[in-house]
Amino acid sequence: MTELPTNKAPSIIRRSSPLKLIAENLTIDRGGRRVFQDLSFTLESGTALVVTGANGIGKSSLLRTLAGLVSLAGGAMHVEGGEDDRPLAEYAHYFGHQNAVKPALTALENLVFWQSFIASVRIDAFAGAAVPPEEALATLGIGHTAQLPAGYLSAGQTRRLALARLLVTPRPVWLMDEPTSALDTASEAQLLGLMNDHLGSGGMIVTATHTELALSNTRVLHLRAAEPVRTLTEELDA
Ligand SMILES: Nc1ncnc2c1ncn2[C@@H]1O[C@H](COP(=O)(O)OP(=O)(O)OP(=O)(O)O)[C@@H](O)[C@H]1O
Repeated sequence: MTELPTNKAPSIIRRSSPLKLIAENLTIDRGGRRVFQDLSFTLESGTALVVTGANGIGKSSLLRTLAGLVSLAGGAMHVEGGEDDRPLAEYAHYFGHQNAVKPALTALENLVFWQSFIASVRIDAFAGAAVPPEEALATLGIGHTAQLPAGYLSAGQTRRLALARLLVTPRPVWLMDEPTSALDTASEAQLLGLMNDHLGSGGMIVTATHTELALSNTRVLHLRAAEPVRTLTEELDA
């Protein structure tokens, strides 16, 4: 059996004040081409920002930028109410197209690894608590796969295992790229429940999606190309 790290990642502990994600004049280039520029928004605790727009417009690029995986060409982003010197990425879980699941480890070992590797964020304004790995698997309906190599899981089960990662380490910002992909109707409803619970705990969600998500407290950021320079216009609907 593969040895897993046993040391717990340190938690970020912070004073009690309202949480807010602030993005100011974000400008992103990819492959030498401007994807968008001067995109600004704020997101309060308990709110989801649903990012919509045509294929290739920049939804995934925005999420990857917020996650710290793509460098900013301009602008700034931070979490207000957190530690001033902590980048947004350290408050966030990135749930992207890839599942970040190691096939040779069991489902449980994958979760135990992630829980030890990613630091929790403990802030009074965010009530999210760490769910034990076995419980997280059961919550996602894949408790019976705990001792199976993750490579044996179906596409939907693997997606659920990736989702369980968000439960074992509480972080207030969930960045979710097409979170319902590969999920059946029941799993999709369960995912919505988890997302709404996260918002109810004072968390925030930024999600790119082509499907309607019945989230409790939602704003919409619709990205579209503008002429003559290819920029994106934001439309924030309360
Ligand atoms: N690694 C990369 N190198 C160069 N260009 C890239 C890279 N990743 C994305 N792009 C380009 O950036 C633009 C935005 O892509 P992005 O994946 O963010 O769009 P999207 O809105 O998420 O699209 P979709 O709805 O199809 O998932 C596209 O023109 C794409 O080709």
